[in-house]
Amino acid sequence: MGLITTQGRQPLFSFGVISDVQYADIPDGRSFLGVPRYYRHSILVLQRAVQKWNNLQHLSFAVNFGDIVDGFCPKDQSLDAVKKVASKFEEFNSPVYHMIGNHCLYNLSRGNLLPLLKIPSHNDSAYYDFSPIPGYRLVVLDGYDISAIGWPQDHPNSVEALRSLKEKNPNSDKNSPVGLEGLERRFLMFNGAVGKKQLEWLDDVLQNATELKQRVIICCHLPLDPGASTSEALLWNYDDVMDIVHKYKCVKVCLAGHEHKGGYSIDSHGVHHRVLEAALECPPNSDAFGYIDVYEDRVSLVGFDRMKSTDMVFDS
Ligand SMILES: Nc1ccn([C@@H]2O[C@H](COP(=O)(O)O)[C@@H](O)[C@H]2O)c(=O)n1
Ligand SMILES: O=P(O)(O)OC[C@H](O)CO
Repeated sequence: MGLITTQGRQPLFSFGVISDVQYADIPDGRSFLGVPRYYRHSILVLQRAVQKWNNLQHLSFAVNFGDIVDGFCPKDQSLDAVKKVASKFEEFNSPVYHMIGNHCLYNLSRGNLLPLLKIPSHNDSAYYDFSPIPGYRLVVLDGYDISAIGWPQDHPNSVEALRSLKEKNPNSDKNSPVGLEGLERRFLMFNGAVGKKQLEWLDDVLQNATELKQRVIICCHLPLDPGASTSEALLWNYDDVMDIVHKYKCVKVCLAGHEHKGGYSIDSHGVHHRVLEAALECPPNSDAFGYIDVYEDRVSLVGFDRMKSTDMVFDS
């Protein structure tokens, strides 16, 4: 008899999840808003996640939702810190699919980062998809495609991002949302956008998934729904991405990181949005990681400790 889970039946496949490890060999600190951050402990959370995933024995892969090393990591230690976290992930007995976050890009260039994390790439972009079983597809978006961080200053993607920030955020500190109202507060330098070419690629992938009768799970460092996140953490053009998603019925769940306290919503089209709680904000000896059991009619996140469990049942 195969694995029976909390649903009382065998999942089609299962995978591990963790987000925002933001490791650095520096003393504990706080976010801008005063939330404690445990930079040295976070790698122990990852270590316990990998141990748990290996012990479970039924996970086909794991997904890391980005920000593996913190921006406060001393720059002369960035490469070693990224290698240290990457090698912890490699202790997992199955593949790990990574995505990049703003803190990764504060530390290393895309050219260094993407090969280290084995992220499938063309022209230093970091979006890709894969199909763990014929009936499902995972789509990993690059939320820092159009971004003022991570590209050389004269790169067209950086120029476009700086133009948007100048237009949308009048503050001299482009990370400051002061004076911005409601959803406009997402136009911060530590966020970014999905560019035109990536949007076209996403449309093609979703059309193909629809033809193949596949269900799709989208993964992005930046959240895609205001119901699951503060405005300050959203992808700049989350609305463009969701307009494409809503053209089709194949996308069932969008998963993200970045908003460290986590969140959950179901949008107007019945798509589930789950933002994962950060490993970085776990006080010593507490955890935030989990695994996801995927079924035909639902996706069940089994969370440990600070990562809440969420059963996401599809409309159709
Ligand atoms: N409400 C906020 C949040 C952030 N900032 C600026 O962003 C920087 C990074 O923020 P963290 O959450 O990672 O600490 C922070 O240093 C501020 O410059 C802000 O201005 N207002
Ligand atoms: O991961 P950080 O440090 O960029 O923080 C992101 C904030 O939580 C977004 O509101």
